[in-house]
Amino acid sequence: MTTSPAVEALTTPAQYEAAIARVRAAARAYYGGDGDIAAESVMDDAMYDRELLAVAAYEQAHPGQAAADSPTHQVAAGAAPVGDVAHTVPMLSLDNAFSAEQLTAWGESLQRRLGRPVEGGYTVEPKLDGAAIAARYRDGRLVQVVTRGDGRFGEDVSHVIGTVDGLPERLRTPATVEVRGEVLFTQAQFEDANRIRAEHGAKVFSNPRNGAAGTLRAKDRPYRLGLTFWAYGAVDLDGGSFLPAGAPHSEVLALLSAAGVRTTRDNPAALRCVRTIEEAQARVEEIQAMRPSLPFGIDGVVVKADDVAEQRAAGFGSRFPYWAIAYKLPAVERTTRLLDVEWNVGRTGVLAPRARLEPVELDGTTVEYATLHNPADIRRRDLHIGDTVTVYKAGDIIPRVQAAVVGLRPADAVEVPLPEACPHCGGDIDRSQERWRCVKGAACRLPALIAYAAQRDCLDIDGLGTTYVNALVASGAVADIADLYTLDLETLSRAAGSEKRGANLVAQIEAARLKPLSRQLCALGIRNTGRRLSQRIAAHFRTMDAVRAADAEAMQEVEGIGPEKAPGIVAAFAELAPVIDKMTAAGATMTEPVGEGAGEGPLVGEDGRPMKVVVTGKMTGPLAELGRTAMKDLIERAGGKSGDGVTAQTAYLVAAPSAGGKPSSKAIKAEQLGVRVLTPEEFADLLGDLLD
Ligand SMILES: NC(=O)c1ccc[n+]([C@@H]2O[C@H](COP(=O)([O-])OP(=O)(O)OC[C@H]3O[C@@H](n4cnc5c(N)ncnc54)[C@H](O)[C@@H]3O)[C@@H](O)[C@H]2O)c1
Ligand SMILES: [Zn+2]
Repeated sequence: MTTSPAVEALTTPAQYEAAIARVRAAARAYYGGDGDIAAESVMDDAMYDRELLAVAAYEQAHPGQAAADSPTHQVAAGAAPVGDVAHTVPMLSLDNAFSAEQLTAWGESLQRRLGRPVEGGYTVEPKLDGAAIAARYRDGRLVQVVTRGDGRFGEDVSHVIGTVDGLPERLRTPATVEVRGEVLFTQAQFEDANRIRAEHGAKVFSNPRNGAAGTLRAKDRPYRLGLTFWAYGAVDLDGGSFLPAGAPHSEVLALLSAAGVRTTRDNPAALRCVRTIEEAQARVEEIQAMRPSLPFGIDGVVVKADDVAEQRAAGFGSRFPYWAIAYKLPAVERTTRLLDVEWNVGRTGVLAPRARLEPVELDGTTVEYATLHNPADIRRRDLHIGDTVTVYKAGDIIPRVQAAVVGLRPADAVEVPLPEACPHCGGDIDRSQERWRCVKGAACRLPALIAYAAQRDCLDIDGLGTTYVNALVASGAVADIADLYTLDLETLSRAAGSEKRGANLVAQIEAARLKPLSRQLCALGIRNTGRRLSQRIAAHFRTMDAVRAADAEAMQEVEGIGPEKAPGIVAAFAELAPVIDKMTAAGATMTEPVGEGAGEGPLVGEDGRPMKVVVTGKMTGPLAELGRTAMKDLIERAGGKSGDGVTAQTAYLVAAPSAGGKPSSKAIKAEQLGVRVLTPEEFADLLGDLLD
C-alpha cells in the first residue's frame, strides 16, 4: 500500500561503502552520537530503513565482502553515544516485520529454532516511539537510570529521577530489580516542552522522539520537562524474590504494574496474550486502528514469545533477540522540502498560512500541503523556503510542519516571507494578535463569496452582478449567504436601482431557495468543495442534518474526499452552523431528491444509496482471477461502494473461508456487528450477469 522512497540496489563495493557511510551519518545524527544534545535527524525513518535493507541485501549477496563493523549487526548502527555504565544484560534492538507475511515467517523461524510449535503463546504490545532506558531499583528505591547506548554500555542519566511519570522513585515493594522500558513525551508533554523551550529561546524539538532522547541526556538545563515511562521488561537482581524464576513476560509486567511502575499493560493499546500468530496479527491491526487516537507516538507493535524457557531456547543474535519482533507501522513523520507558503483568508478575515511541500508519502497518503499556525510560529520555527522540513501527521488531522533540518539548509534559502497586505482584497492587515487578520474582517471575502453563490451552476441568480452585491454588502443588508433569502423587494430595488430589476431578483432568489441541497451546499463556498463535490456530498447524505452529523470518517465515504480534505470540510460545516440555521429558517431546501446521482444495480440499497462492501483475503470460484482493483470496479458497476474496514454501515463482507479454519479479524468484526458475510461464490451469484 505504502510506496517507499526508492533506494537503488547496491551492486559495487564502492556503492556498498557509500551506503554504509550514509547510514552511519544518519544514525549519528539520530542518536546524538556527535554529542549534539537536541539531535536532529538528517534522514527520515522510512528512508533510513530502506538504506539499511539495501546494505543487508548486498551483504547477503556478497557474504565475503560484509564489513566487520557493518551497521546491520550493531545496536543503534554503532552510532549511539556510549556511556561508562555496563549493562547487566545487553539491551538489544528488535528485528522488524513490515507485513503479515513477514510476521508469519518470523513465527515459523521461531518454531524452527525451538524444534516444535510455540506452546507458551505470544504477547502483543505497543512499540513506544521514544528512547530506551534501564532503571535500577535497590530495596524499592530508584537509584540509577541508564540509557541503552551501544547495548553493552550506557550513559548514566539519573538526573531524570523524579521527572518521569510512570517511573516512581519508590516501588510499593522493597524489590531490587532493573526495569526496562521506553521514555517519551506524550503529545501534550511535547507541546508543553516546545512552549517552554521557546520561552527560554531554545530551538524547538523536531519530534517527540528526538526531544525525549535529548531531554534524557541534557544534564543542566535551566528548566525541567516532563517525560512519561512505559516498562516492557525487567531483569531480576535479587535471586527471584521479586520476579519468580521462569515467570512469563506477561506476568513480569503484571508484577511491575502492581509495584507501581507503568507498563505496556497500563496503556490504551494494552499488552494482550494470544495463542497464535493469526491472533497476534489481528491484535496488531487493532492497535494500528487505535494509533490516531493514542495520546503518544507508537512506531510499531511488538510481538514476543511469552514463555521464558522458550525465549531462552530461541536465543539472541548480535543485534536482536530471536523471540521478539517489531511489526513496523507506516511512518507518520517524513522529511521533505518546503516549496512555498500560501496565505488564505478565512471567512472571518483570518490570514491562514499553509505550507506547499514536495509531495511525500505519509501514513499511507501523499501529502502536498501541511498546516502552519501563524506568522509568529513560522518565525519561532525559523522556517525558510527551500528548507528540508519534518512533516508530522497524527491520525486524520491535517499534517503539520514540525521543524526545519537546519543542517541541510541550502545557501539560497530565504526566510518565509510574510504578507504585507491582505492577499485577498489587498487591504491592510491587523497584526495586533498572533493570528493576523484582514482589517475588513468578514467583509473581506463576502462579495466574492456571494458572487460565487450567484453563479449559474450554483444558485443561478442571474441578475445579481458584482455592483449590486457590493451595494448590498456595503449597506449592511447582507452579512452572509443566508441573508440573501430574507431580502425584500424594497431593499433589492434600491440596490438594483429600479423596481423592475428588484422584482426580477425577488423571483430569482425565490427559485434559488427551492434548489436542491447540492446547490445550497455549493453556495456555502466551503474551501475544497466545488460544485461536483457538493453534488456528491448531497447525493451521499441526502439531508443537511446528515451532512452536519458526519464526522471526518463518515465524510471520507464520499468519493473524492480523502483523509486530507475530510477534517477541513467537517470543520467548515461546524463553523457555518449559524449560517446554515439561518438558511433553513428562511426556507431553503435542505434535502436532495433521490434519483439525482443515484445508481442502479444489485448493490443499490433501498434508500437509493450505494451499499458498502468490504472484500478480504484471496477470492475463489468465479472471482478467483480478480485482484483488489478489479473487485472494486465490479462493486461500483453493481451500484455499490467498496470499503476497507468493516463498520456497522457495511452491507456485506466478502471473504473466502480461511485455510486453517480460523476466521479473519474482519470476519470476527462482521459477526460482532451483524454484518452479512458472503463467500466469493455467493457474492458472484448476487452480482449475476454483471460478471460476464
Ligand atoms: N532517521 C534516521 O536517520 C534514523 C537513524 C537511525 C535509526 N532510525 C530509526 O530507528 C529505528 C531503529 O532503531 P533501534 O535499533 O533503536 O530499534 P527500534 O527502535 O526500531 O526497536 C528497538 C527498541 O524498541 C523499543 N521498544 C519500544 N517499545 C517496546 C516494547 N513494547 N518492547 C520492546 N522494545 C520496545 C526498545 O527501546 C528497543 O530498544 C528504525 O525505525 C530506524 O528507522 C532512524
Ligand atoms: Zn482582505
